[in-house]
Order: sequence, then structure tokens, then C-alpha cells
Amino acid sequence: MWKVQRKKIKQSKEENEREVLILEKQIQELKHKDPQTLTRFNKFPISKNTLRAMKVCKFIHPTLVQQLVLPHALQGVDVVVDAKTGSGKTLAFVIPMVEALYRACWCRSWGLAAIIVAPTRELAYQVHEVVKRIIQFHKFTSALIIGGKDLAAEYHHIGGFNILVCTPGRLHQHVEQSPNFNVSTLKLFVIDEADLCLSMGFADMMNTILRELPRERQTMLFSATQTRNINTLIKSGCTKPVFCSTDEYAPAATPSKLKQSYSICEAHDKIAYIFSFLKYYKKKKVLVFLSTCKQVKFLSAVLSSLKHGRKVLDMHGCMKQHLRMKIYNLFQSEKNCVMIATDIASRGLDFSGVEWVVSLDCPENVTTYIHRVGRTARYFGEGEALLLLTQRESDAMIAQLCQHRVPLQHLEVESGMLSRLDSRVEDVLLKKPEVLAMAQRAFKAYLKNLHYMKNKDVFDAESIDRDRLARSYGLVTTPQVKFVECLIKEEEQQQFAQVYKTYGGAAEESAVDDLTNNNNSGLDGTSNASHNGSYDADSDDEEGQDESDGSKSNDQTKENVLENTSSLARAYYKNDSVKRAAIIAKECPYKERFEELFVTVSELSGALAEPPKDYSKYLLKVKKKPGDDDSQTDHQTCQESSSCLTLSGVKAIVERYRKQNKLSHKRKLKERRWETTRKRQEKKGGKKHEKADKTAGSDEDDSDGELDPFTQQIIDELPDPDEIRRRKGRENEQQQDGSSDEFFNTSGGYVEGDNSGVHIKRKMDKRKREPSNREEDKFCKRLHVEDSDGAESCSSDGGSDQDYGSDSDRARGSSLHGLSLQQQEDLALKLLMGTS
Ligand SMILES: Nc1ncnc2c1ncn2[C@@H]1O[C@H](COP(=O)(O)OP(=O)(O)OP(=O)(O)O)[C@@H](O)[C@H]1O
Repeated sequence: MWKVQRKKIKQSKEENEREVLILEKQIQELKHKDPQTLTRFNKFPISKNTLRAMKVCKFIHPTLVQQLVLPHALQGVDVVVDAKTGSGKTLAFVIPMVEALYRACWCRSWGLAAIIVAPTRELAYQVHEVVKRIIQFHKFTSALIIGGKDLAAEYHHIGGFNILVCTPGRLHQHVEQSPNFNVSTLKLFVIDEADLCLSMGFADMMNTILRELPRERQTMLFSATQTRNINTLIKSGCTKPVFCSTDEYAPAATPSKLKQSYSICEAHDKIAYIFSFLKYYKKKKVLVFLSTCKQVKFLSAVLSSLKHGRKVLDMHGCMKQHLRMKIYNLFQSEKNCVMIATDIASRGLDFSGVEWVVSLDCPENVTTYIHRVGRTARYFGEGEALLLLTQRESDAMIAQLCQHRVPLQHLEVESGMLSRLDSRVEDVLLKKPEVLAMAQRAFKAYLKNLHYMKNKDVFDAESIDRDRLARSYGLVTTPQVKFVECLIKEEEQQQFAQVYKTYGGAAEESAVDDLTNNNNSGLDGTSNASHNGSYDADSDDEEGQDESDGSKSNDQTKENVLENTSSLARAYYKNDSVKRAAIIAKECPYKERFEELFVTVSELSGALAEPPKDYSKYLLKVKKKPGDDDSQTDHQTCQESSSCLTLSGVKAIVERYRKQNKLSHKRKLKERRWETTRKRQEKKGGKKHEKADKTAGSDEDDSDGELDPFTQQIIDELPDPDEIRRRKGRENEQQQDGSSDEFFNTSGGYVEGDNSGVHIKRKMDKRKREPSNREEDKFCKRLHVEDSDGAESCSSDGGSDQDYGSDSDRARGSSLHGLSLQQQEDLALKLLMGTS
């Protein structure tokens, strides 16, 4: 029995060897053949086992890209392939890979032979499915290595597989960390959707991976849209590659049987549009693309609630992996269902039978568009694609699409044909509070995404009628949009850094600039994240956690602040004092920055013992207790700094400053009223205006009589009351909203959400003109000068100074240049008011 078996094995081995020899010979002859004549797979030098598997899968005739690529890839040369969506690129790399292993008589025990990298988990899963089908009659082993799975289990088993299909992040993790992962045996390395593997921030990872791989290997790069940055990958990863492109054979960049059209539809009509569309095409399988996860969540919730007679699925990067796979399989199997997705579903996914692809939001660029519409009309199939563009987006986007050989037709839809939905959506929001929250988030996410889009010829957040958009989302009030405030913050940070420069001196300026640049790159990073974030592959929610609304707004903002603060604390440990100061200036919310500036300034002048340490602790404590209220935080701060004036004292001063501001505001309001009355009287002529003058004057006297001369003096020099009015207005609005935002309350930033529909730009311009706490900055500067003149400015008794305004505190308080705390405060107050 054993003998018979051994004999059989020996025979099959000999047969294989013979077959391999024949295949090698045929491959040599392949060079001289015209690829166009290879119309069936069995005309290629492919092993029997592979052909058998392909027959089972009904892969009989090669597609154009397969005809072009296989002759080169089977010879073992590197290839760079650029072919349309749905043209069959997967088989074009899986077949040569399996054949190379077969010809090398690769055994299971020999370890890793081939790696395929795909940018998203779903795509990796899909490619792995194809690999499994093709190797079913071979003896190779394969594994899917993607995020969201048990890493520890993978560590132990990864070394035992011959073929791995991975996402870049996970592969990188194994290359860096896994002790059992030996890549020295690798023969083939394939990157699917190579351009995306680089553009999603994986470039560094890919370079690290490539450095680890053996030089003697075959590399294949595939994509439907190759961008320029792939050139670096070609240079670093390939040796003398053969370029295969199906472009020259095709008049259009998209599948030939794909009908494409576009419609003009403003943002506020989109929900009505898609609802009407889905009602009209009741029995079609439709894939709808939106830019952000939050929009996807909201729209699928609304469409499910509005009931139009079929299942609505959603897919986006915020989902747990198992759910994503479940949805993927469900959409594969369902016949006439709708899936709302972000661009996570736009790359490579091979959903069967999709009849319509609707880009409800304009894609980020032509590449994204091509991949989106490529989900239909796959492998000689038919399909239709509809692109919705706002009037603002239309001209530039259509021009760009035409330039890239995308044939589009205009589809006219009368607005009267759209179902009026606003009130129905409102009802949904009324019944389901969770959908209300979704609507608010989706609203912000949409605008934010528009704002961060690089292609400014096409995208313009200012062109959106936000009030109407909010109504169409069923929202009664237009939510505040934080990205505008972010810009304000950025601007303030710049101003603040400027103030810091004055403190730091010329030597420190470079450090500040470094940090400014770093910070800017961080902001760019954010914008990129958001921008690329519309592609939310693998793990990411493009809006991150930085948006919120309604009652959650305050908590969320606090969390964000704390999040920033912890990263700040981390950076803080790493940097020297100058950089720390700049980090504070750049990163902290205004309120904290104002306080911390004093610590920093003191630190720089050598006035405090070790404030940086204290500050770090303070930050970490704040991070530890996100639920803590302000007073607790203040308490900690004071304890940590163990200095009365530096933090708490300044707070008291600021408090007084604000009170003065209010009084000044009141006074100036009266002045203005008096001025208007006077002018009116003047117009009427006669003596009346003198009367009015007197009346108003006495009125003013009444109120001002309450002020002491010192206050009166400083009031004259206080900043523009308009700024204070705006602050107050904002506070009121936030109270009305039931939310507040620390940053807004303290930064003097401009408030949106006044439902006026005024465009963002105008508001921003207005904001730029505001003095923006310059007086406070001036104050910091002056106090520093005063402080650095003196010797030891602070003393401590280690006691708590939570009630910094109390007498006992004053008694305990430290002195600045021998002055009592009260005197210091008065001095500071004077400086704050600009009266030194
Ligand atoms: N030779 C073939 N015969 C029959 N069907 C094929 C053949 N080649 C590919 N297909 C089928 O065509 C569809 C598209 O193939 P594939 O997913 O490889 O396309 P792609 O070029 O990778 O697309 P994308 O760029 O969107 O990722 C798949 O369903 C696949 O099974």
C-alpha cells in the first residue's frame, strides 16, 4: 500500500517535472507570438491544474489586458499595467504568480513565495478569493492578512503560507514586528491599485516593505489609473519593467458599454433627487457614492425610513470589519438593492450585477470618478452611471472629465419632478433623534469635505446655500460649521505665535518657525486626511472625531481639546523650552494659551523653578479626567504650578478685564444710541437736538457715575465693543443651542449658525478685521517685560489657591518684584488696559 502510494507520488513528480520543462520551452517561444492571436487561455503556457481551475470558474477567453500582460508576466519579467476598471487585471497577475510557483516546484514547506498587496480590506479579500479559486488544484497555501483580525494568531502562522494577500498596513506591521515572518524566500511581489497604495499615505510603508524584500524577485504593479507618483515606486520596486496599457486600444477611459450622464443638482436637492431616482428605478441594483462616512450613515438612515420599497445597505470606513464583509457579501448576493457607500467601495470591488452607479457627491477627481463608475459594466457587461454636480462644480468638473476621455451626456431633470421631501425628512428626524444627530454631522461633514478638497476649481464650500441644505436634511436650525472656526483658530494661533516671537527673541524665532511649519504641515495633513479621507479605506473616518453637534457639541469639543492637549503634552516632553513655548502658542485653545503663556514666559525668564514639568503634569491630569469641570482643572493647575499669580492671579485679572469690557460695551452702546438720536434730531433741525443731547448726556452720566475714575480711564482705552458684542452674541447663541464651546467662548472667534445664510468668506473677512484680543496679547508682553526686570518673581507655599480672589489667598500669594498680589493685579490690569 505504502509502496503504491510512494510510486504514485514519484510518478506525478516526474510528470510535473516534464510538464515544467515543456512550459519553460513554450514560454521562450511566447516572445515571438502576437498576443492578439492568443484568444484562449489554453493557448498560453499554463499548467494543467491552473487551466482546470479556470475552466471551473468559466475563464476561457482572456481579456485584452490578460492577452497583453500574460506573455511578459509568464516570462518572469517585471510589469507595470494600466488597464480599465473591470477589464480583468486580477487574473492577469494571479495566473503568472501561480504558474511561477508551479514551475519552481514550490512545496508548502518552503515558506513564503508571493505577496499581493491591495489597498483596502475588501479588495484584498476579493483578490484572495480569486487566488483560492485558481490554486484549488495546486498544493499551495494562501492567507488573507488584513487589519481587524487577530494579530497575535497571525504572528505564529504567517510563516507557513506560500501566498499572502495583504493590506499595506498589516504587511508593514508583520515586516517590522513578526518574528516568524521571513521574506527572504519571496519570488513574486504584486501591488494591485498601486496608485492608491501610494496615495493613501502608504508610501513610506511601501518603501519600508520594498527595502526588506529580496532583490531577486518579480514585481508587478497594477492599476486602472496610474498617477505620476507611481514612478517613484516603479524606480524603487521594479527592474526593467515592461509597461502594458490598454489605453491605446480604447477611445474612452471608461468601459465601452458604460453609459454615463450628469445632472445639475444643487446640494439641497440631492436627497429628493436620489429618492425620486430610486423610486423610478425600483428594480435596479444601485450603488450610490457619497464623500463622507457621516453622509452615508445619514442618507441610508433617511432612505430606510422613507420606505421606497427595497433594502438600503451602507458601507463606509467607520464600520467594524466583520460588518463591512457582511454588507459586501449581502450586496453581492442581493438583486435589486441599494448600497450607499463612500469611496471605500470605489476601488477594485467586483460586485456582480450593479446596474447603476450614482455619484451623489462630486468625486474628488477624475481618477475617483473612473473607479466609481467602474463598479458597473464590468467584463463586457452593460451599466449606467450618473454624476450629480452642483452648478458651481459642473463646468470645471465636466471639462476635466472630457480631458480624460470620459464621455458624458447631460441629463435634464426638472426640479418639479423631484419629490418634495423636506417635511418628510423632518418627520423622520422628529421620530428618530439618532437620525437628527446624524443629519447634523452629515451636514458638517459635507461642508467640511468640500472645504478641504484641493481642487478649488470644482469645489467651493461657500457656494452652498447652507440654510437650504440644512432644511433639506430636515434640520430646523442651520448647524455651526466648525471648520470655519478652525480657520479662525489658525489665524489666532499665528497672531499668538507672533506675540511669542517678541518674547523669544531672534534666536528663538527659527524654532518657532519650525514649529509653525510643522503645525502647518499638520494642518495640511488634516486637510489631506479629510481630502483623501473621502477615501476612507481600512480604518478611517475622514472627519475623525472633530465634529459634533447639538447637546454633544460641548463634550465633543472638550474631548478634542483634551485630545490635542495630550498630544501637546507628548510633544512637550520631547522639546526644549523654546519649542515648548511655541507648541503652547500654536496648539492650546486660547484660554489655556493665555494662561500658559505666563508660565512659559516666566520659564524663559528663569522666574519659575520647573514650570514645564508642572505643565506637563497639568496637561496629563486634564487628559485623565475629561469629565472634570473647570474649577477642578483650575484647582489642579494651581496646585501644580504652586504659584499664585502666574495662573490663578492672571485669571482674576482677566475676569476683571472682561467685566470692564462689559461696562465699556454698555457705555459705547449708549453712546451710539445717543449719536443716532442726535443725528435724527439734527435732521429735524431746531433746538430739539440740544434737548436730546442733554437727555442722553444725563443718561450717560447716570450710568458712568457708577464707575470710579480709574475704571473710567481704562474704559476709554478698551478695545472695540463690537468684538465684545459678537462674543456675547455667540454666548447667547450657544446657550440657546444648549451647547457651548470653550474655544469659541474664549477665543473671540466669529460665530456662524445665525441662519442668515451669509457666506463663509464674508464672515472670515470680517473676522480678520477684528482686533482679536490684541489688548490681551499686549498685556502678556508687558507683564513679561515687567517680570523679567525683577529678580525672583514667584514664591510658593504649596497651598491650594483655588479661590484666588479671596483674602486668604491674597495673604498667601506670592509677590512679583516685591509687590503685593493686589498691587500686581492692579499693575497687570493697568497693563492690560494699556496704561503702564
Ligand atoms: N477572462 C475572463 N473571463 C471571464 N470573466 C473574467 C475574465 N477576466 C475577468 N473576468 C471577470 O471580470 C470581472 C472583473 O475582473 P477584475 O475584478 O479582475 O477587474 P479589474 O480590472 O481588476 O477591475 P478594477 O480595476 O475595478 O479592479 C470579474 O468578475 C472577473 O471574474
